[in-house]
Amino acid sequence: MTDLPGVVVTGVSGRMGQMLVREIQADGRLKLVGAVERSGHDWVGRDLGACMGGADLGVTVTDDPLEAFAKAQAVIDFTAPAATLAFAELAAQARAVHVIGTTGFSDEDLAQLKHAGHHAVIVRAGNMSLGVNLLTVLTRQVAKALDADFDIEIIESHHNRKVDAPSGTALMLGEAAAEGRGVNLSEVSDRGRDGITGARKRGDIGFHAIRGGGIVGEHDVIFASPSERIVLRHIAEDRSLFAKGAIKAALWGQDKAPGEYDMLDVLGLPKD
Ligand SMILES: NC(=O)C1=CN([C@@H]2O[C@H](COP(=O)(O)OP(=O)(O)OC[C@H]3O[C@@H](n4cnc5c(N)ncnc54)[C@H](OP(=O)(O)O)[C@@H]3O)[C@@H](O)[C@H]2O)C=CC1
Ligand SMILES: O=C(O)C1=N[C@H](C(=O)O)C[C@H](O)C1
Repeated sequence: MTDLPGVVVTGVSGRMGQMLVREIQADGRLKLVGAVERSGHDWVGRDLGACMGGADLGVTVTDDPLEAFAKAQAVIDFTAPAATLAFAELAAQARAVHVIGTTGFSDEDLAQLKHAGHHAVIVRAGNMSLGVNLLTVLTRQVAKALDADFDIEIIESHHNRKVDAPSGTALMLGEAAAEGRGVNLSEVSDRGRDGITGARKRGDIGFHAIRGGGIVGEHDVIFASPSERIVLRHIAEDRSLFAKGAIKAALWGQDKAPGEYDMLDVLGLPKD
């Protein structure tokens, strides 16, 4: 029997952390060899399965990522930007594929991750689902086919615990629209209007964030002209689709050269 690649899940007590554990167990192509939480968390030192309310899994939750990563071929990380930057260094040292689902990075953070990608395999995406990645391809195509008579607006909706806006997915969709139009997103981005804003500027790409209840994740890309409107929409029904995408990325990355990849690479979807 061949050995399965070992995987560590960081932020294991989180919404995505627990979903990843369940999906890794159900999928069977990776072996869960570690689970990381921050120092002082009450799961640290206890069996992960018991923490999650089930049978023991034989994996003790640790607050020592370096020790955990040393045993792994992959790290799946849906935490917070500062944590992910620290994990990127440690995953590179351990030569483990670092799958990053975390969102909310600053431009400086992204530059640091790009640098880490010189020495390690990183797969990072603001959304790991097939549907959203396909939607980025469609958004780029539609934006390319239409001129700026069509105003582009992106609306995202998420649960009331989400801490960053616009969502990572909304930013992916905005980048795709800007690419299709041949413009730089940072020069046309208009986020969350409020007050006497003046009329909409031709060519801007607008972003709006709704936060409420338990919404898993919904994204609309609207192309509105004076006489017609196209709406591209994705609705995530549950978080398992993000976990499935992350597992696929961890397996895909095993034989890749160092570099920063995304889910278009993993899924074989077109990049232009
Ligand atoms: N790319 C994608 O497809 C998706 C991305 N996401 C993104 O994933 C991230 C997590 O989302 P979600 O699971 O809902 O959030 P949660 O807050 O439920 O989980 C995050 C977990 O990370 C832990 N954490 C934070 N800092 C550290 C640290 N330094 N060391 C160890 N653990 C740490 C948190 O612990 P504590 O509670 O103690 O802070 C928490 O358990 C977000 O950025 C979200 O936007 C979410 C879904 C899909
Ligand atoms: O925080 C979440 O929940 C989600 N975050 C990602 C994002 O910021 O786009 C992906 C998904 O929409 C859920």
